[in-house]
Amino acid sequence: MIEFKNVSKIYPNGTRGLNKLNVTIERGEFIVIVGLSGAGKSTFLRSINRLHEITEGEILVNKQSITNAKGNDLYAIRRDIGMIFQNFNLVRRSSVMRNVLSGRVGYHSTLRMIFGLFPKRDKELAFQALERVRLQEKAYVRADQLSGGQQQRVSIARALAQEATIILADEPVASLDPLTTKQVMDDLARINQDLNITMVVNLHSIDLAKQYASRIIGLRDGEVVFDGPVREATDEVFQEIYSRQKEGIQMRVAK
Ligand SMILES: Nc1ncnc2c1ncn2[C@@H]1O[C@H](COP(=O)(O)OP(=O)(O)OP(=O)(O)O)[C@@H](O)[C@H]1O
Repeated sequence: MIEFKNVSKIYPNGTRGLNKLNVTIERGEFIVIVGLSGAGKSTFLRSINRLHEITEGEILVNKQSITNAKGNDLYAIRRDIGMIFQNFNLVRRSSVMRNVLSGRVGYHSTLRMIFGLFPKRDKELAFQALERVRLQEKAYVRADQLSGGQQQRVSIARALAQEATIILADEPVASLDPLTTKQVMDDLARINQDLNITMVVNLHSIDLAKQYASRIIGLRDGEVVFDGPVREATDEVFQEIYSRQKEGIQMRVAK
């Protein structure tokens, strides 16, 4: 569960990224965040795991304040949150297995990790994660030998090996072709269904948002202008989300 309580983010140069957001995301939802470029989608996503620090309000992850967490507490909350990036963020010269195992780093001492001493259970978890994205046969191939879609599925496996209960995906298919996009989105949907992992995904494509989301959140100028189940996200709603003028917006809220 993720709760935004009156959250604002102002960048050091004065740009307002988020403006007094109140949003609650329940376990197992498949949320797609949509909005124009600059609407605040990345800021929203990256505030959840504190890649960005918010300037006002509080964010709770599984009832714990990540905003106020320090040291080991922050570490523990972050272990619950996997992150998927547009550019995959793999160590390209390392094997697929090494990359997936890096999802386990947060569970062990630094010294142990320097020597790459992962316990047997970690290797089993990494294999299971690779099976879920159908890449077990690539375990010992170098990451940079894989296609873009396969690399993105490795990064999904890394989040699974991490045993995250929440996956944040920032434009996960922006650099992929349509067929590969479908494979990656299908993997995210299957993982959401099978493992009840909460998905929060930023997408530029309205079609994909409609196809995969259980709930859509529309951002504009750092504010929520639509929040509701996918069936209520009509063409008119998308026009509102993607219009540049503020006048005449009807705020719509879930449930
Ligand atoms: N590091 C930064 N410093 C200053 N302003 C920033 C910074 N990062 C983002 N912004 C601004 O904050 C606002 C929200 O940006 P954000 O990247 O969250 O939007 P976005 O919806 O993810 O856009 P895109 O779809 O282009 O990725 C924009 O006005 C952007 O210019």
